[in-house]
Amino acid sequence: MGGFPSEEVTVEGKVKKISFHNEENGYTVATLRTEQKKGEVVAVGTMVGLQLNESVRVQGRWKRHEKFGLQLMVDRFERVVPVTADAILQFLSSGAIKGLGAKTAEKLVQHFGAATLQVIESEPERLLELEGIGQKKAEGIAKGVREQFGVQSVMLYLSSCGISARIAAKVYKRYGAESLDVLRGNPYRLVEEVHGIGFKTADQLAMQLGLPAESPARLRAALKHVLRQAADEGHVYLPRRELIAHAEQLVGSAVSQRLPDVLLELAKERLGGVVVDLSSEEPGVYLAGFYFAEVKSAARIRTLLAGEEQEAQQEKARPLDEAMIAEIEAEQGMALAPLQREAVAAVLQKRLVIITGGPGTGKTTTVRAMIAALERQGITPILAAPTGRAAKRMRESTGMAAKTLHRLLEYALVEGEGMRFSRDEENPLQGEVFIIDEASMIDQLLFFQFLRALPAEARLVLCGDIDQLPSVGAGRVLQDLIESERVTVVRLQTIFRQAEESLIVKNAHRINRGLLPEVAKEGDFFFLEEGRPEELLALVLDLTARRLPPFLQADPIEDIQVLVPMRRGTVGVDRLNESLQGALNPPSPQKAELQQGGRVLRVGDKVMQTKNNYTKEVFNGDVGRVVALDAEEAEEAELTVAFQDEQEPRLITYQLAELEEIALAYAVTVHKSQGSEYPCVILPVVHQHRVMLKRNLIYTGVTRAKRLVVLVGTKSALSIAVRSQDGQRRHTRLSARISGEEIGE
Ligand SMILES: Nc1ncnc2c1ncn2[C@@H]1O[C@H](COP(=O)(O)OP(=O)(O)OP(=O)(O)O)[C@@H](O)[C@H]1O
Repeated sequence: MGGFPSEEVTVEGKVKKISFHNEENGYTVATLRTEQKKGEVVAVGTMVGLQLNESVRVQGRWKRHEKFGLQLMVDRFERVVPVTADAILQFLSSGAIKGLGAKTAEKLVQHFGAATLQVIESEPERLLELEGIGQKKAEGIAKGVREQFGVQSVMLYLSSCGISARIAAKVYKRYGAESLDVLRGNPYRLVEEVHGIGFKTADQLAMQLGLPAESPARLRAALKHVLRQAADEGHVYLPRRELIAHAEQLVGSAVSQRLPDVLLELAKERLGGVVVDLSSEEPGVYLAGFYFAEVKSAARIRTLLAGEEQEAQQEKARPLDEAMIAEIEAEQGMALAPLQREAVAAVLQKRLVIITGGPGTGKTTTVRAMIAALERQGITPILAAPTGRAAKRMRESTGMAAKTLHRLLEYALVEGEGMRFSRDEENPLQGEVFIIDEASMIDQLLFFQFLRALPAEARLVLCGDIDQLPSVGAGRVLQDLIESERVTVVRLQTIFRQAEESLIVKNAHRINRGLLPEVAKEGDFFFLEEGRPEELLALVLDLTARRLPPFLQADPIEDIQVLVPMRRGTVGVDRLNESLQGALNPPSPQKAELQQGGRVLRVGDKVMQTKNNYTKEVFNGDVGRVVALDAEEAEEAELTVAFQDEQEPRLITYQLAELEEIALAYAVTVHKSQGSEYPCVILPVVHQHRVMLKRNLIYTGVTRAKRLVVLVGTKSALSIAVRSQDGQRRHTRLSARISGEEIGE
């Protein structure tokens, strides 16, 4: 190749041949038949979604290639809107529009002729004039056509910056026709506004656009990115020094000396979204939402505690009535242990009570006794839990209504505002006493939402097990409340005899003390040694599909849950699911199936919802079975899952695009299993899981099982796990704010 780059030229033509196309980056070599020169042009460059036979306009510069001769190096390409009926037909039937096949295309063009595209774009309701096209289909076609023409310039631009088509599509979805303006203005906006775009991607875009490395927009974005990442790891704030150090790694040391100033500016701005808390020696930097949630939660807790003190002084608190306790004990058929009595007394005397304890220490029994005591005073407590599964278990163990916290707080779509909690200080909850189970799963933001909606005079009981994995969201609310030393805490520690007969319970407590579990030849807790990944995989399959079901008289899909420390690897969730699906629900002509993104979903599969969907009312962690799949037209596939609610299964239908919300659930991560219980748990623990091998992870996994635990793996991996405490302490200041060391606003 040689010579100076020539001037930019524009060539219009029809794609005759695509000699090379890289799916990843859109790099394409294509031959165009041109009108202008009545000849052929070889165009080379990024042309995402180029289709054979379509008409395109390309802009670029000529370059002579030593071997291939003269080529047009493409800077820009766009689709030429087809104008003749023939061209339109060709375009529509090319497969470029999702859900539109050749037959329908023909029908459309026959009816609307050269105006077809115009009609589709601006008067899609007219498509209903044609037989066989319903409302849904008409909308789908219109959407597809609009997308083809609008999205292409954004796609082109982003792909030339090395951004994947999937992310480009998200950008387009968010900003539509303004996408390019947004990108050129401040690409860092995408980090906050488009899910899936992180600082690195936006930074890459910004560098391509020639934004300077020291631009304040860049440094701000880096700081906020670090804070958001920290929140994903559970921290409510970061010490300033730590924040600056992490941000420096992102922006490079050449410009990092400006970070402290930029942080200061950010904190000064009303809408900067960052708060620097100076109440402690090392300043703590918060994303504003977390700061207010923490400070206001602490204030609310202090008010509760002040109320408690006042009541105590006025001797308003109701004393424990011995006769009533005797009645309750008779009803439950057991004498309450001293700590359990203490808990029952506390709920009558205090405004805030925490009950913690491991499995079998009598938490549920205590809650039941509390409810009985309250009911005798004419109070019906409100019950709730952070997950659907936990709420369901609460209903089962108390025989009373229990909702998820989100449900209780009426989290829903509010016109023009998006998803929000309808219950707050202006529209508080109704009730005198609130009892929340699985409180270790409540994160700081949710806790605040709950506290702000809690009526001023209410009493609150939080029940949970602080040794389990901490909340998925940022914070360590339950521990912080306990550590503040201001709140009444009843620590249940004795394992009741009935529970102690179970090795599951006994071993859970051993693991929690850093000891290896005891195993016996019979009982409800087994350990099978196997350290080789492939063999281990085979062993898990054999246990699930063949050995355990007759032993347990259980259904392999419904009653056995494989829990895994991590997603990836031979003994990771993904691989296990694929194998378990093959063994437990193999392909069959009777069962419809669907291929999607490297996985298969089949009628009969056990699946899990992986995020909260408030419109469908299915929540992260809900598990169900695929009961129907209509996949005749791949693009319009619909899949129905039956979620077992109470007695009745609830049927939820997913469109193709929504399927990313569900995952196979023969195996799930221990993290996802929090708040759930299963008859039988199989838990692989091997060195490959090393990064995840922590005591609280094994403890949480084991305590999910009601009837049987089978650990499979190596003793040495297990012993690493039980000996490693989760060393990283989450950064929060809730406890200090409650105890009054730091007050804040
Ligand atoms: N005061 C008591 N006297 C005798 N047995 C008791 C007492 N309290 C609880 N138990 C028994 O101990 C076992 C465990 O109690 P419970 O289910 O209340 O514990 P838990 O902490 O809720 O356990 P898990 O977290 O495993 O559900 C049950 O069989 C229960 O009947």
